[in-house]
Amino acid sequence: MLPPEHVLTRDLADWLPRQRWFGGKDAPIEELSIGIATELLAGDPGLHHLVLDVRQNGASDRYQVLLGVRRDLPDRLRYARIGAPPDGGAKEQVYDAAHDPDLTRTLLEDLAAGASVGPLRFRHVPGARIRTDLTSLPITAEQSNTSLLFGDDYICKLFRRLSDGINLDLEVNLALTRAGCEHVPAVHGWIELEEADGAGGEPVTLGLLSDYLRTGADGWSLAIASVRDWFAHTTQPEEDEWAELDASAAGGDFAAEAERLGAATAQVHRALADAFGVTVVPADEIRAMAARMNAELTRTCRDVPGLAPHAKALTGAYIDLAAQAGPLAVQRVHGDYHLGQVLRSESGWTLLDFEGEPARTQRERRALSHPLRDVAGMLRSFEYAARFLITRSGTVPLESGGHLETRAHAWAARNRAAFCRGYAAAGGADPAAHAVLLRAFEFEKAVYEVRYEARNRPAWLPVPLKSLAHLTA
Ligand SMILES: Nc1ncnc2c1ncn2[C@@H]1O[C@H](COP(=O)(O)OP(=O)(O)O)[C@@H](O)[C@H]1O
Ligand SMILES: O=P(O)(O)O[C@H]1O[C@H](CO)[C@@H](O[C@H]2O[C@H](CO)[C@@H](O)[C@H](O)[C@H]2O)[C@H](O)[C@H]1O
Repeated sequence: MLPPEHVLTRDLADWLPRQRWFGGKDAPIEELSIGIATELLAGDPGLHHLVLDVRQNGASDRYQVLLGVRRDLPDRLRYARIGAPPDGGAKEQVYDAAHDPDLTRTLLEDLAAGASVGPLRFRHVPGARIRTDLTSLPITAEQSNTSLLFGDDYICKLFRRLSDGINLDLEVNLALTRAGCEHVPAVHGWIELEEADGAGGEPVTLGLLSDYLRTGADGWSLAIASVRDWFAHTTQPEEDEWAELDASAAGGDFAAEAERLGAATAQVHRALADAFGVTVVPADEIRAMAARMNAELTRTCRDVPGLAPHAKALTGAYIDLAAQAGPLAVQRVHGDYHLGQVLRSESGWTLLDFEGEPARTQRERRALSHPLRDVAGMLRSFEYAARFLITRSGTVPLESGGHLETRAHAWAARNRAAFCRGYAAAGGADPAAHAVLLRAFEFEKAVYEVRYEARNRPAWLPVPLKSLAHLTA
C-alpha cells in the first residue's frame, strides 16, 4: 500500500532535487503532486508508476518515477530510499525502484507481452523476441535520465523529465533502425503513456529498450585516455619547441578514431536527411538565428559574469554570420552532440541520445538545424577533453599548467582537424568551407555550456571558460 499522498509528496519533493537527472535544480519546488499513479505489481514488494507534476517558477514539468514499496527495505536498497524511514514498524517504505531488479523485471515481461496496464502501453517492434530472464543494473554514469542494463542484451532508458508526445530519442532511433542505419543501437521496444489530453492525442514516451553494445567504450573515456597519454609523453621539448608540438607523437593518438567518428557522423546526417527530409530556409531566418544567439549570450553574461570578457568576440562571430547570411538547407540533427554521446565498439562508432540539449524547450530541440551544429558540438567536446585534466582533475601539477595548455591545444587541433576531414570525406558539408557558420555554432554551444555548467556542475565552469579564452584570443 502507498503511504498517504501528503506524506509521499512531501518525501518526493525532498528527494527529487537531489537526483542528478532532476532538471530544475536552480529553483525551489513550489508544488508537487502525483498526476497519474499506476500499479504495475501488487504485493510486497509492490511497484507503482508515478507521473509527478512539479511546479517551479510558475511553470509545470512532469517527471517519471518508478516507486518501489516494501515493508522491510533490505540494506542493498537503503541508498535508494525516498523520504524518511518509518517511525513505527507498520508503515511501508518507498524507494526508487529503478535500483531493484526484483521489480524492474516486470518492465521486460510487459514489453515482451505487449501489455497494457492502465494508461501505460508496452510496445515492441514487430518480430522482436524480448528475453525476460535478465537482471537489471542501473548505469551509474552522470545522466539526464536513468538507464538500466538488462544482462548483456538490452539497455532500457527511462526518461525522467517527460515531454509531450513521442520522445525525440525514440522517434529518431526507430526511424534510423528501420532505415538500417548501422550507427545507432537497434530499438526493440518502448513504453508509452496514453492520455486523453496528450499533445495532438500522441502518447507520451516513457522508456526505450535498445540493443546494449557491451563492448562499447564511450568517446569521452577514450579521448581522456589519449590526452592523459599525450600529457605523460616522456620527451620534454626544449622551451622554444613547445609551439611546434606534434600530437601524433603520443602512443594513445586519437586522430584515426576522430576521423572515423567524423565519417560516422556524416553518414548519420545523411540517414536523418533521408528519413525526415531537408528544408531550405531563407537568409532572414539565419539573421534571426544570429540575433537569438546574441540574445542568449547577453542573458548568460548576466547570470554568469565570468563569460563577459569573451562577449565582444562572440558577438563579432554572430555579426559575421548575419552579414554573410544566405539560404541554408536544414534538417533533423543530433542536437547535443559530444564525446559522451558516442560509443566505439568492434563494429565502429555508434551515436546515442538524440534528445537534444536537456536545458532547451521541446520546441527548440525539435527545430531543424544545419548539420554543422553537431560538428561544432563535437569540436567543443575535443576542447573539453583536451583541457579537462588541466582544469578539473587536480591530478596535474599546477606549475606545469602553462606547458600543458600548449599540449592541450595541440591535441584539440589535431583531433578537430581529423574529425572534420572524416566528416567531409564521407559526404558531409565541408567544415572548412563554412568557417563563419561553424564558428558561430561553436560559440553558441560554448555559451550553452557555460550556463549548463554554472547550473549543474559549477566545478566544471572553468573548462568552457578556459577554452573560450583560447578560442577568442
Ligand atoms: N545502446 C547502448 N549500449 C551501451 N551503452 C549505452 C547504450 N546507450 C547508452 N549507453 C551508455 O549510457 C550512457 C548514457 O546514455 P544516454 O543515452 O546519453 O543517456 P542520457 O540521456 O541520460 O544522458 C552513455 O554515455 C553510454 O555510456
Ligand atoms: O549528455 P547529456 O544529454 O546529459 O548532455 C548534457 O550534459 C553533458 C555533460 O554530461 C554536457 O556536455 C559537456 O560536458 C562534456 C564532458 O562531460 C563535454 O564532452 C561536452 O562537450 C560538453 O558540452 C552537455 O553539454 C549537456 O547538454
